[in-house]
Amino acid sequence: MSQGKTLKRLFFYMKRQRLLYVGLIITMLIGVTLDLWMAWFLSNVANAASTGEVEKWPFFIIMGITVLILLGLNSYLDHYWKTKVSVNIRKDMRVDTMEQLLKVSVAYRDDNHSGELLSRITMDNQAVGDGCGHTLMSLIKNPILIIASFIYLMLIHWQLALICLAIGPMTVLLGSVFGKWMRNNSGQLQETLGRLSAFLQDVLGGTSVVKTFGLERKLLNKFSGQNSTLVTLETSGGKIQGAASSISTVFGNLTFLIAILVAAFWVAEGSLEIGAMLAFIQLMNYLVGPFMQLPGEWASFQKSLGSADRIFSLLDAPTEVDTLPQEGKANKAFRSLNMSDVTFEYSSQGNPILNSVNLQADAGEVIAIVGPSGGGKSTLFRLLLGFYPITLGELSIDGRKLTDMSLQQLRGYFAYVPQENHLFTGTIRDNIADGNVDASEDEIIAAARSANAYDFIMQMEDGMDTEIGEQGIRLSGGQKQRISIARAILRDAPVLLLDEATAALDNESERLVQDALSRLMTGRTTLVIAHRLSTITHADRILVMVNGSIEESGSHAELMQQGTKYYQLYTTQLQKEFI
Ligand SMILES: Nc1ncnc2c1ncn2[C@@H]1O[C@H](COP(=O)(O)OP(=O)(O)OP(=O)(O)O)[C@@H](O)[C@H]1O
Repeated sequence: MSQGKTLKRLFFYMKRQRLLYVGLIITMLIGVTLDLWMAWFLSNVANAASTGEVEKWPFFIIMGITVLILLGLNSYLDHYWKTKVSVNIRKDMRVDTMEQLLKVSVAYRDDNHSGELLSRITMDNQAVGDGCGHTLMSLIKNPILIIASFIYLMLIHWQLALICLAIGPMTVLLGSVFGKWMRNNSGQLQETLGRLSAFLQDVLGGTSVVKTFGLERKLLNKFSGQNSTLVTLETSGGKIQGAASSISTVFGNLTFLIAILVAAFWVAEGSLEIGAMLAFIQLMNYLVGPFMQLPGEWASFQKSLGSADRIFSLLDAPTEVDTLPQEGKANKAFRSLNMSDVTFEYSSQGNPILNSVNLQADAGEVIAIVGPSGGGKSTLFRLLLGFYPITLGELSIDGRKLTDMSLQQLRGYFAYVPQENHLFTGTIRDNIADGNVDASEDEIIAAARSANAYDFIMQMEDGMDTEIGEQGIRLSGGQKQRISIARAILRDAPVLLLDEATAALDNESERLVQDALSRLMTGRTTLVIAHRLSTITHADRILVMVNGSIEESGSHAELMQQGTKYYQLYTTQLQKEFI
């Protein structure tokens, strides 16, 4: 994104803080005036001292105290408001970024690591806030202080003033060259930080695998590699900032020394008052100092623009909805679901994953989908849930085409129990209540009972208020599944999508989960992906899915009699279970 565009979009956030910015402009102007007053004060006190005008001292003292109080108050407000501007802009941007993260399509999430996206809402957000507060105000204040000091200097001694101004062109040059380098460097730096945070998230999320497979050293080496890249970039950033600051310091001080030597010469000659020279020295600080700071501040502002770019590119990502849906309420009625000639391919794959799939599910039916791994069973569920747009063909529910309803309406038909039960950090109650935000305590308890979860919940010290840890880490696999089922029961949607995952459980746990699932399926239309074929022999219909096509369809008895694909799958599995 061009710098102008980035600034324009940033301005949208800054506009909301206009009152604070007006306050900051006032504190800035008061600050500049007080700085100039200091030079005037120095000059007058020095002249009064050299001419022995002692009677002026009470006036100087009262004036000095008044200005000090004003200075203190002004500096407090200035600092507080700058921080408030940064905090408010960060807050607004964080909300927008979070909203966008909730709106982006599943396909976008497939292509972007969550750790990397996370870094935009944390590190980039921080950098943008800093840029719009302290850095931006310094970038506005310093040129004003430079101009004001220069005018004052001209009034005192115009030849000296012109000597001081020699630093100007050099600063502008430094700012443009180093600013560009800094922006590039900071863009690369933030990207590397994003990758690092993605890597860390992977490692922390897979602690047990890391430890079991002894991956610690390998991961540390990998981390060290990425860390070195980060160090190289940070060091280059330091070099750029250091070079900008050193060149401007040398030139600034050179200008300062020349001007002082010339001024002192004129004082010695008698053509300049000592008071004027003191005022001059003070003013030069205000002129040369800001000139020296400008390149560094410009570079730091460029860094914030780099971060803003990364945030805006996320805000521009394709979304699946324009506005966030209301809390997911389930639909009550359902008659039938129809998929006709549905073909689908993931954008990252060149070939179709589903080929002309036809599926009809009527109210109350239990349909099992079986087949070899990678055949497209889960993909079929993802399409039903509207996670990806169908490439070819049509999906309709109760006679309404998918294209004629919102994603919220579509998803309102389903309760989904995925293979990996995702639970949120929080209490058991909160997690079950995610199924229906309006559920009463009695309804939550009834759902927990129905899911065979109530007894184990009550055995825990804090019962429903038990904190389950990150992704339910403090629960067993079977317990997590039953909480997940309780959540689905509470949702009370007419169609159940079940990605069966009981294989990993022991017999007792599996019995409890199967029992809970049977209750959940009662009175609902169920599509179940079955990995253990013995669990779905009673299904109304079994579909055998191979390489994205439904190759067989019928009841268990029919398919066994047919003696082809399903028969082979079933008998092979049975033999394995026996062995
Ligand atoms: N997000 C994705 N992006 C690209 N390709 C994907 C994605 N998800 C799955 N695939 C590919 O689609 C194919 C079907 O995957 P899918 O998960 O639907 O299979 P499945 O039948 O459910 O397998 P399993 O029984 O092992 O769970 C696989 O080849 C997989 O590599």
